[in-house]
Amino acid sequence: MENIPAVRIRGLRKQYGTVAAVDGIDLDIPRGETFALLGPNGAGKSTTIEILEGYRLRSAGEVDVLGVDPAHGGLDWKARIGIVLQSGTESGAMTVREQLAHFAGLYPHPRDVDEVIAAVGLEAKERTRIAKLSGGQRRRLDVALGIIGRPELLFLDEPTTGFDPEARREFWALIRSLKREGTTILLTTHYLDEAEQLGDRAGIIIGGRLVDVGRVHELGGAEARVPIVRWRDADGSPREARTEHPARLVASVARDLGGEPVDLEVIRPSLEDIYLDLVRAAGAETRETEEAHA
Ligand SMILES: Nc1ncnc2c1ncn2[C@@H]1O[C@H](COP(=O)(O)OP(=O)(O)OP(=O)(O)O)[C@@H](O)[C@H]1O
Repeated sequence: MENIPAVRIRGLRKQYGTVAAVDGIDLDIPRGETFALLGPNGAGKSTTIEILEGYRLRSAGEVDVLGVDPAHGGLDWKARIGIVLQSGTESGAMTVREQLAHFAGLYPHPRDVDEVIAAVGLEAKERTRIAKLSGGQRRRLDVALGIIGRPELLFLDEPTTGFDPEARREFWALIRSLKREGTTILLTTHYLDEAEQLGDRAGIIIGGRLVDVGRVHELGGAEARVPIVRWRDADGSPREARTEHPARLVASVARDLGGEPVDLEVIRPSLEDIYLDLVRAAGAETRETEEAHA
């Protein structure tokens, strides 16, 4: 049982009319892992997650979530997963505390309501009606509702959208503590630093396909991480070179120029640079294929 992944996806497809929103995804997420799903708007992240949550039916492929096909997941199974949807659905007249206490009552082994309120930093708002919360506070409540049932597997669809920087850092600390408890987490985010901070592995989905999967610090391959050196030649023209030995290159450029190179920069591509390169490359490939078929 321990060796069975929390999530197993084979040949997953979802077709909306002529649009293939998910176009053949294979993925395993081992228990205890935090996996970040990255990709541009409309890439198929939410569709994939919603199929895993049992909210959408797939067109083809096999899906197994905590040993169950989500298309047939019963109440027992639902109690083992936690869901934070892209846009929160909770609103209305209940207070934060009432809403959490209500949901806690629906689960067999809920977390303590006070603990959860503190974990998401809503202590000052626990007696406030949900309709009166700010956008970021409501998002914190969404996260609180996602974890109140002590899920084995937590789905977080763009969880920190609308959070201020401090709240994001508090949220990251909360996720790390859930990780330490062994919770498996599947996260979508447009914040590459969030993926770097939280993800053990990440996948990049573009046009419904997973174009890269790997440890966060290895995405794009070693080549994509080679440092870039930029400077200006004696005539002012911009120069750029990629090298594993930037210090050596800078020394030789300085020697050739007979002094300090103008506008010298040594850049290590960030996850964001690597991600943007992959998205651009996939876009160019799609255009070429479309042109070839036109
Ligand atoms: N109910 C639907 N009916 C028809 N098309 C849909 C439906 N839901 C999503 N799509 C289409 O499927 C594709 C994938 O959408 P999805 O919401 O999964 O993307 P996403 O990666 O989550 O994007 P975002 O980053 O903007 O949230 C898009 O082209 C979208 O327009």
